[in-house]
Amino acid sequence: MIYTCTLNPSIDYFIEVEDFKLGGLNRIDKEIKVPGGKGINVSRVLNRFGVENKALGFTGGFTGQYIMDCLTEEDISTDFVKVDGDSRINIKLRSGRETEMNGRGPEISEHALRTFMSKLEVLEAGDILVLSGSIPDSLPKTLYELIIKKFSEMDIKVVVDATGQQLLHVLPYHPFLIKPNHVELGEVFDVRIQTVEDAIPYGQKLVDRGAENVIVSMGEKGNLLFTKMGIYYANIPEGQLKNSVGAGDSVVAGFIASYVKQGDIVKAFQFGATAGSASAYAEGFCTPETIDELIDQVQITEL
Ligand SMILES: Nc1ncnc2c1ncn2[C@@H]1O[C@H](COP(=O)(O)OP(=O)(O)O)[C@@H](O)[C@H]1O
Ligand SMILES: O=P(O)(O)OC[C@H]1O[C@](O)(COP(=O)(O)O)[C@@H](O)[C@@H]1O
Repeated sequence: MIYTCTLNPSIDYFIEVEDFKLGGLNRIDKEIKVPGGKGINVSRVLNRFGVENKALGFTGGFTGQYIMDCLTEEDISTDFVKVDGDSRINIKLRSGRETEMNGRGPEISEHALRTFMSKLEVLEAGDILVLSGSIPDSLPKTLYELIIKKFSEMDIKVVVDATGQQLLHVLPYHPFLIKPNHVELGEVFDVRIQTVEDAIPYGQKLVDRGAENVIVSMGEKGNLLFTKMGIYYANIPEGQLKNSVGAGDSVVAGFIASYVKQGDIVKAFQFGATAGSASAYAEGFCTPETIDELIDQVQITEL
């Protein structure tokens, strides 16, 4: 079974304003609300590929109910812990460029955390656990590290999509996959990464420190995969950017969906990289059809 954890789910509120004026009254041209948060996005994309999974985490209030209702409507299995406050609303503003404003999210009590941890007890050998997204302020900053440590003696593959120290601290426990984007990779090592060449030594360091597979996503510059076997580059297929929110989560989901079906890391990388662009070229997320259309254009080169 695959479990995704979203500690701080959101409603992603996409708004489009033709000519956004800071400090002025702006009328919204187009708006749409979707359930969001990194683990939830992974679950939604996995579901489109018919890969069974369960979404875990914390939801609360009317926003939390909306998130749960949307996931139920999509037939996604969930087991969220209810909290008192409202799940956050993250604003995704499009006005020529994309601007994101992510909320803080509700307070999570110690009791709610204990309930969440008890839900993880069902994991068994062969499962995949996806820990994705920011950790709310009210939870220990070390939570991902504690969870991966807990499962380190079991045959459970843990995927971590986190930033900064949270990412560095899980490395000794050999995460199956981590996926920083190039900016996040730069932040980890306090350097500026702009090109594929810039990224190579730092992606390699993450493998040297314990990660099994590292995908460094670089937006329109493509993706890099680092493994003990080698370093690979995936180019970007032709297309028109529509919305890059969730593109990174699609890379993670595509990688997992392909890996569980075929067990081949490089093919999974190609599929994940294609899923990222297929989502970036769509208003919503990639589908098996949009990936089919693009995958032959995504070449994998060993560097
Ligand atoms: N403008 C774009 N054109 C084509 N593909 C894109 C674009 N933006 C993102 N992608 C695809 O989605 C992947 C993840 O996007 P990225 O922005 O790097 O991650 P994140 O969403 O985590 O910040 C990219 O590596 C690429 O495969
Ligand atoms: O937990 P964080 O880091 O605040 O991120 C949450 C946001 O990231 C997203 O999951 C999108 O992530 P990506 O663009 O990296 O794939 C949104 O749905 C959500 O609003």
